Amino acid sequence: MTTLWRIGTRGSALALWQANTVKTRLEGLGVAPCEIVVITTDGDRLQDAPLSDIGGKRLFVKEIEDALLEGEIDLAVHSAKDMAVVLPAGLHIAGVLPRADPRDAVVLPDTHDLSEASLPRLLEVLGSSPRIGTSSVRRIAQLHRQFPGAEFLPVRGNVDTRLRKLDAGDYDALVLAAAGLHRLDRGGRISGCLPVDACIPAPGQGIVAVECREDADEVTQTLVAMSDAAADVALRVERAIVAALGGGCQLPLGAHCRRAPDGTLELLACVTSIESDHEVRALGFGEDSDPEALGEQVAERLIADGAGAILDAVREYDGPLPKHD
Ligand SMILES: NCc1[nH]cc(CCC(=O)O)c1CC(=O)O
Repeated sequence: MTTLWRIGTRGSALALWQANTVKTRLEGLGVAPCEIVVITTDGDRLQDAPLSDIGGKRLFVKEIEDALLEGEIDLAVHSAKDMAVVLPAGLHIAGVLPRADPRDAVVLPDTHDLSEASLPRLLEVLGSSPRIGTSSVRRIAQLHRQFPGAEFLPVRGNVDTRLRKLDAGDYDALVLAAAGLHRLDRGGRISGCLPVDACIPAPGQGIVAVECREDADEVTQTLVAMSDAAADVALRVERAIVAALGGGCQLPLGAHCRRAPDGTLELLACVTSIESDHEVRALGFGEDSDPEALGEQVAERLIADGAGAILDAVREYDGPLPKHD
């Protein structure tokens, strides 16, 4: 008798795309048939509350990780950037999919005929005081430095809901992960992507991670065999810097690991104050043999330049996100 592997996932269109992609890959390896089990998380129930109010990195993963620990599912598929830096005891990330475009994308209302515009052209169209829809503290903090006159408005709901609000005139632009738009076949709506150095992506952005129980040997071995080595090392580096900076929910922390032309790993990271008046950046280089060391080295550099004080202030801050209007 062949066992059936139950894949836990949220029920959003993005989550289902991710889970089905993993299912297809695993079934392609011919180990076991898989079935998708949709699990509702607090993040799904609290659709209307601003994320900044509810906080908590495990918002979208807690119920799914509980189901793994209870043995109700055999593996779980998440957007890596929604996962906490410390996983519950007994669980691990055993495999990842190849990284999609890690950049943040600017989407203009459908009244503009500007797909794949250059960044200068986009900035020109947006003018000096655009109303930008995004609920991410990282994006707000970094973008405010590029658009000092911008107003940042919260936006939640699934991608199509967000696009509808944009097209209805609620915002002059949205800033969303390019990966999410591509996965939902909405890549055509991308007006331009922000270069990684202009808006450093969230740790793990563009990576789908597959989590399972550490003692589930067959599942673990299969996920390791399926895993993409380049995305795996990048995620280890990016999670290591978050861990070294103390982790937490909704941090204005950008961290992006890429491979330099000579093959060394390069980690670019920044910590920005909520009011955007302070930003520290650091760039470090490392080797595949010790991804954690690269994350830790860049974190130390950020802390030496004052990132600790910025992060302490962010962790204490419980007011509304600044709109900068
Ligand atoms: N925070 C929600 C979330 N989690 C993963 C993605 C997109 C896919 C990815 O970044 O890997 C998104 C949407 C967004 O940030 O625009």
